[in-house]
Amino acid sequence: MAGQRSRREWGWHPLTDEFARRVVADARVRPGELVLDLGAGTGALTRPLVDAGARVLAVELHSGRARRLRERFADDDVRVLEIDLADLRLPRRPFRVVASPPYGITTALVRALTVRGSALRRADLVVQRQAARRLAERYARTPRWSVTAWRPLPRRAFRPPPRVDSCLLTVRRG
Ligand SMILES: C[S@@+](CC[C@H](N)C(=O)[O-])C[C@H]1O[C@@H](n2cnc3c(N)ncnc32)[C@H](O)[C@@H]1O
Repeated sequence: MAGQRSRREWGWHPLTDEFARRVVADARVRPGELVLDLGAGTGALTRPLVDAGARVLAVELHSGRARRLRERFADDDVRVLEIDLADLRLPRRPFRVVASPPYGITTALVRALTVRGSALRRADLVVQRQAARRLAERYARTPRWSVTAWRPLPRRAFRPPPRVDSCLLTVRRG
């Protein structure tokens, strides 16, 4: 049951505000863009996305974090969905993703975002560096998408610091 999952299973390594701002700046979000924050936690990335003028769809399964998101962004253009990412129906209109999702679902998430017919314009994901390299190699053979593992993120970008190395993975249309 979701409520009985351990801290490790919940993948709770929030970004610090400083690094969350850097990730959003690197993503070059424009005002009015629809941006999905997948595994939004308590809003480390949501905050700078709102500040950049994005319309945000924040998805978070943990009920306490989802409640905190609703309270924190009650006056902003933020819709909070308290659901499992596995059950998310992607928007039909063009959308972007800027997210630090649970590392365990990175591959499935990228696959879901890049299915044929997806309206994804660009995804900027904080992921484990090894997974990023694997995905970049795999997608090198797919002309429809360009997948780049780039900016490394130090472990101090997260609180608590994870045991693995992380980087930004950017998915764009090829
Ligand atoms: C690595 S944390 C990142 C939190 C936030 N984005 C940040 O950067 O501080 C991942 C988040 O995903 C949430 N999460 C884990 N599994 C999920 C799932 N299956 N569906 C939706 N959210 C999930 C966790 O509760 C956690 O808040």
